[in-house]
Amino acid sequence: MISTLKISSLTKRFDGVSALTNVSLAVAPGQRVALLGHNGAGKSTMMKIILGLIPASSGTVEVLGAAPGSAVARAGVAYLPENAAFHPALTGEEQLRYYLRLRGEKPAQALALLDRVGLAHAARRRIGTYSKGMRQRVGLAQALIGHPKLLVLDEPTSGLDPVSRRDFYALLDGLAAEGAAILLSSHALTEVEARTDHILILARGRLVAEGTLADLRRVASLPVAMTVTAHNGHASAIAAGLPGARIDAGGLLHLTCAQEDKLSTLARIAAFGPDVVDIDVIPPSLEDIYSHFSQREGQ
Ligand SMILES: Nc1ncnc2c1ncn2[C@@H]1O[C@H](COP(=O)(O)OP(=O)(O)OP(=O)(O)O)[C@@H](O)[C@H]1O
Repeated sequence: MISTLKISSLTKRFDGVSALTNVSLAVAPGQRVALLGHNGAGKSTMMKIILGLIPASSGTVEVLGAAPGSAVARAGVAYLPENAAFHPALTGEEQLRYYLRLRGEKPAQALALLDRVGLAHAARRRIGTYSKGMRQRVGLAQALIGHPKLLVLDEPTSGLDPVSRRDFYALLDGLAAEGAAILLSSHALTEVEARTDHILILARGRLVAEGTLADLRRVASLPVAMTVTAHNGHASAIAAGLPGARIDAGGLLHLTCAQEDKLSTLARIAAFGPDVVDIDVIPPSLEDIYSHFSQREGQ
């Protein structure tokens, strides 16, 4: 399959500062990719190069098989900055009609686009009266003009309330199902964990981890946590049989084991038979995995 985005050995230096070093990756149609990294890791720099706003120092970037910033790439790529700014005196509908005209599309699509992002009810209100989440939705509606094949979204959900975030990701899911590739940066790891297919971790301009959450879990090989609920009065006996187990104030047992010991540990717990009421297995979260890879790079 042809990649929507292909980056090979990308390096970017700003007088003495290495913002990106030897980064290679590919994004396929329909893929939802999260770009993670500390402040200054190089996320915005990568996005600016993909958009054709700044040149690479070396390496190659292909957007829809074309050079970033070329007519083909510009026609197929949409960008949503973290804080999309609009003229406060325009209504949502006027704003979208203006951008539709600029992109050679029919202005009459404005209301349908606003409806798609849940803003039809406010289409005729001035943007100056919109909340931050509503402005973010105007930005997304604007990004949807012309059915882009690649959406580049810079921290798109920062400042949105939980329901707006959920709606926002549901909309992205729909776009991905239609074949659009999505590259989004975020510091909200819990939502990224649930709503993206592929994760990229940048640290000091280097791509230090890449893959699905399951891939990253395997590579990081972090311990798995378990909690065991024992029948009244049996917690101490069970804890004594499980090395490293501790009992909390509520009587719940906590223990950790290496990934490869997960099944044997479960078998040992199950051997306590009816003395065990319940077991919860808690795999490492994306936050744990992200800390692991970032700390390894001294961040
Ligand atoms: N125009 C520039 N001139 C000089 N250095 C720059 C320029 N733009 C970015 N940098 C540097 O490149 C590095 C990467 O910055 P970048 O903005 O890409 O990080 P980021 O991951 O987007 O961070 P954040 O999460 O804070 O937005 C930083 O060290 C930054 O200071």
